[in-house]
Amino acid sequence: MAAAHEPEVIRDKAAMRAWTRRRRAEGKAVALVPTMGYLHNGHLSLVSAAAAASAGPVAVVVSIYVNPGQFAPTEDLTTYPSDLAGDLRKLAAVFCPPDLYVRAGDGRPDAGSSGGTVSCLEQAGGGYGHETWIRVEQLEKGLCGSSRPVFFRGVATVVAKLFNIVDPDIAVLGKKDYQQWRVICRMVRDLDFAIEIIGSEIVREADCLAMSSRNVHLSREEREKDNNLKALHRTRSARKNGNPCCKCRYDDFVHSMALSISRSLVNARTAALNGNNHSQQIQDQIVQTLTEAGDSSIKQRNFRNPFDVNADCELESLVPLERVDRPAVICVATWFGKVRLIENTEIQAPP
Ligand SMILES: Nc1ncnc2c1ncn2[C@@H]1O[C@H](COP(=O)(O)OP(=O)(O)OP(=O)(O)O)[C@@H](O)[C@H]1O
Ligand SMILES: CC(C)(CO)[C@@H](O)C(=O)[O-]
Ligand code: BAL
Repeated sequence: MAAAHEPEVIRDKAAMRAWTRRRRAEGKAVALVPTMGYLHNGHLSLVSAAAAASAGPVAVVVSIYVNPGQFAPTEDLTTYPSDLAGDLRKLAAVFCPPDLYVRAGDGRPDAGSSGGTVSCLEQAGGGYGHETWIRVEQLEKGLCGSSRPVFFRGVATVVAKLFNIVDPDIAVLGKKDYQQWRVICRMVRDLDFAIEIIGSEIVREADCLAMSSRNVHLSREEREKDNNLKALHRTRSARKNGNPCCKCRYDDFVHSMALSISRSLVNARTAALNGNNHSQQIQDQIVQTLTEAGDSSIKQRNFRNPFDVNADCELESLVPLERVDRPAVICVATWFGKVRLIENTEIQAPP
């Protein structure tokens, strides 16, 4: 969806509040789509869902802010992709604040303000002006929370800040980030935000890979930086593992491994719907599909923390289930080099 005219670009909090007041005075509902930019069609589907979220007129604003509070110092804050000029061409109204935090470095060591938990905000030394964090205590623990220790407190906090600044009636989040969506729903319920949260379906590439800003790091250019890996790939016949994309193009190879995530989820879902509903078996099957996706020596080098498979979780609480005998979600996370990709599939009506 391209903007037909120059987008309204709002950079500071007071102007954002004034924008919302004006839209309300015009009789419109206000819908917020929070993002970190580098927009793709998955993001734009959230904008469409926001525009259609009410029977009456809706003013949609997309926030673009790469939030240092949700990245640990070991994570990819500094390499997170960005293209603000390109993003603005796709939108009608954008809130892109240069910073959302009070910065007041006081020279304290990097112990963080939350029991030693340190995000890039605190590590930068200027984050001590901010010391209030929201924790959705149980929901934030498993799945992505177990490998990204500050992620959900950072997400919940920045989304609460965005809610307080934008003051929307509606907010749309993608189900690709399934746990994030559930965490925000729970925060809204528990803290009495008067905001309707909409979870929007996963948008995929033609080949089924879930769209994600970080997919750009699966490109040939990025991969070719790792000459060793490329050489290794050239000298090994990954074709022997039945990899259809592998014709000595490293990017095809990694891409096909990435595709194995969605393939594994389709197979798992089919099995569960056919009554093969033991979580452990479903999980084993997913790991097998991912394992078969490529040459194991490349995979050992290319995958950190091999696979993070959670077959299956109860839909809202995300509590692990032994069997898919009630509505469930199967979640997978894998590392491709420095990129962590996540995917999931919901099973709303198991047999
Ligand atoms: N393929 C997709 N389908 C549906 N929603 C999506 C998709 N990709 C992202 N979103 C949603 O867009 C919102 C903003 O996400 P974000 O800006 O982090 O993009 P992203 O593509 O998820 O990036 P990342 O590579 O960091 O995971 C989130 O609510 C996210 O769930
Ligand atoms: C919700 C969010 C915008 C908070 O920074 C981010 O986690 C994202 O883009 O999914
Ligand atoms: N899409 C969620 C943002 C993140 O991974 O940091």
